Amino acid sequence: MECSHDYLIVGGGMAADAAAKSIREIDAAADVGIVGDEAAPPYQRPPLSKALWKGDKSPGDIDLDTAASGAVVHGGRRIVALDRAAHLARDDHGNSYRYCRLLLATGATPRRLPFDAGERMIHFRTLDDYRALRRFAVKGAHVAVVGGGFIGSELAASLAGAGCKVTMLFPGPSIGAGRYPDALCHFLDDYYREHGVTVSAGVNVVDGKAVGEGVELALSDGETLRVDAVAVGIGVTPNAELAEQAGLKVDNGVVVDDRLRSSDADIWAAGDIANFRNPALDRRLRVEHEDAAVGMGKHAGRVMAGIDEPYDTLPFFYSDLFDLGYEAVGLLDSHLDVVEDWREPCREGVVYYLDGGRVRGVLLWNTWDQVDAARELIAQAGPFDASSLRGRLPHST
Ligand SMILES: Cc1cc2nc3c(=O)[nH]c(=O)nc-3n(C[C@H](O)[C@H](O)[C@H](O)COP(=O)(O)OP(=O)(O)OC[C@H]3O[C@@H](n4cnc5c(N)ncnc54)[C@H](O)[C@@H]3O)c2cc1C
Repeated sequence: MECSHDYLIVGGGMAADAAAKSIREIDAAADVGIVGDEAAPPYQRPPLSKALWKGDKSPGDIDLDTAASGAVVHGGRRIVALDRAAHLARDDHGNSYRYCRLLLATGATPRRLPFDAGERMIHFRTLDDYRALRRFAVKGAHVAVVGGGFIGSELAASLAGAGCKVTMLFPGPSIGAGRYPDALCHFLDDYYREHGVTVSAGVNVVDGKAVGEGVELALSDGETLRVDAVAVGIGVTPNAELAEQAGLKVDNGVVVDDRLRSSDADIWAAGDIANFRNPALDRRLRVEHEDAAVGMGKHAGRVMAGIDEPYDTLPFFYSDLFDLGYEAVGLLDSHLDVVEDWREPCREGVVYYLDGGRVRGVLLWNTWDQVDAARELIAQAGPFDASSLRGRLPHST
């Protein structure tokens, strides 16, 4: 098959959906095609590790309804080659797609453990991964969660909430280490333990194999752990191979300008894959969070459809851990100067991350509706110190 689209979007995720909808908002007659390699049409990814487990949402609720915008979704197809000179993309089924303007929104792929332990070890990212994990993570099942970052800590909380016996394994000293202040990290370790999770910090998974109806993991402390399933969340890498093969500028993702345009004038990039410059932080970022995916997707769509404006948003991110939750903006790096402003220690408050007196990041812990205020603070020149920051962002009541 050969078809052609005015706008072709490669990757069928959240950035792709947002871009398609914003193009069609500006130009209702625009011919937009999306090629995505997942069987499911574009859907919200964050509920996979939270709301679907709590029963707040079902898989049918997370569909983004992209086709309703008028975009044509070519699902279950992977673009494997890009001929920039011919403005042509080819998929793994032998189909070709001509385009005038192209958006790369290929997202990211989970990092893998260096061994195969069969279908009960799931590197968690997609709706299919959720379905696979759900099959094994029944009430009473023992699930090992590898990783103590965003995905690992969310999944561990959700699996414990679903009645699984959960063991968290990660090499760092505590949950959130390197990101949160020490006291908050220790609080989280205790909080998870109180909720029945075995927190094994400082432990690497070095090997593993499928055994009967389970998985046996070999750990760096010499122990062996037999579990019913393993959920792995050890970070992701951007899906930039296509861009690389096509000769676009790639450096920790596809390098884009302030219009989210790549080194090719007819190709844009958005979401987890895009390496963009943020003016408030005066540095390049690649952000693996929903607000960046949706905001950049939307923005890229607008620019592609002819609205010439810079993307200067500092994306925020959020997470839910049992009944704790937060929103955060900028750099959460505990190596920066950290100012803690707790209304109730480790339960509700604000953590500021400073570099040379400038606020570079803000963690809004169980503190809501302050994202824009945090962004403004990050944009200011300062200098700030602890006394000028404490009480600055109103705590929620
Ligand atoms: C379990 C989970 C929970 C999350 N929770 C949160 C949260 O609480 N808060 C938050 O801020 N963020 C969260 N995120 C992050 C957020 O979901 C991502 O940042 C966002 O989905 C990125 O969107 P994207 O469109 O850039 O990429 P993706 O959503 O990864 O979509 C890219 C799509 O393109 C496809 N694709 C890749 N290459 C090709 C190709 N060559 N041809 C065709 N298709 C291709 C991929 O298979 C995928 O379907 C979570 C992520 C996960 C996995």
